[in-house]
Amino acid sequence: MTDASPWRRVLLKCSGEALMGEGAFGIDFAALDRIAGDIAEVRGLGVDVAVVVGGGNLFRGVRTAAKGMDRASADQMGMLATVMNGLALADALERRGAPAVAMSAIPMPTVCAAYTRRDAAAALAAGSVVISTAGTGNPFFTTDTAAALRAAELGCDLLAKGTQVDGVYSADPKTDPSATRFDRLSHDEVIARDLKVMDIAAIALTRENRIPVMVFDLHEAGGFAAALTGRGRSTTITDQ
Ligand SMILES: Nc1ncnc2c1ncn2[C@@H]1O[C@H](COP(=O)(O)OP(=O)(O)O)[C@@H](O)[C@H]1O
Ligand SMILES: O=c1ccn([C@@H]2O[C@H](COP(=O)(O)OP(=O)(O)O)[C@@H](O)[C@H]2O)c(=O)[nH]1
Repeated sequence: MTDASPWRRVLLKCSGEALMGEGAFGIDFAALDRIAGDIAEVRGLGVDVAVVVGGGNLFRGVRTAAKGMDRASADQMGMLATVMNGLALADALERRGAPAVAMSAIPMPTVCAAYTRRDAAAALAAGSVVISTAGTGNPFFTTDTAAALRAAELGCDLLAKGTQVDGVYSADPKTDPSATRFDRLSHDEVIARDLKVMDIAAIALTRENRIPVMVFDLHEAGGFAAALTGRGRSTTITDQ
């Protein structure tokens, strides 16, 4: 618990697509810097921040597998894409004076630290932002599932999913303009209504470990701190 945030340790799922900014592909450095600033702002509130970064701005395994590539190989490429995003995010945080460390679930010792729970927990306790890359290290998973896994093993009291929409809707708001937004709903409701804002494996893991999930729009400057302190628009998935 901190003065302004009810959350003590938060896992931010940072969408890869948010790093594209207004672009159609890759990393937009203004967007990257702005997101780093939003993370540093939350760290400044005294909240421990771990980040799982996506890779959809660079590579999505499932899309490539659909075109005929072997799914496991395509997923490995997707995981490597998340390492690039994580290195960029750690660099952007460090440049603004916020200590950050990128760790990879696929060991690549000449590039960055290998992810271990012990090292990640120690870095968080020392005040660093920990950026967990390469997803779970396994194909056939997503970075949302990696986010749920890291949130559970690092003792986070919230998984904040920063994405392209400002909450969970009755249907995909990008394709159904009549979709309505929920302020709050349970893990079971998300699964029963098949609300595809997060994959079911990730929702099930957070349900099992009693971790609330907050879905908010990562494109809004200051939106992360606003969501955590109850000022911004978001949806909370919780069983409490
Ligand atoms: N019921 C829903 N409520 C909110 N968003 C939804 C829903 N169903 C599908 N979506 C879509 O899910 C997307 C977020 O999921 P995802 O593909 O994991 O994005 P990312 O990993 O880039 O954050 C949103 O951009 C939205 O278009
Ligand atoms: O544990 C994991 C996490 C990710 N991926 C691959 O990495 C890609 C990028 O992750 P994701 O699509 O979840 O990123 P985001 O949607 O957040 O940008 C995925 O499509 C998968 O191909 C994987 O194989 N295992």
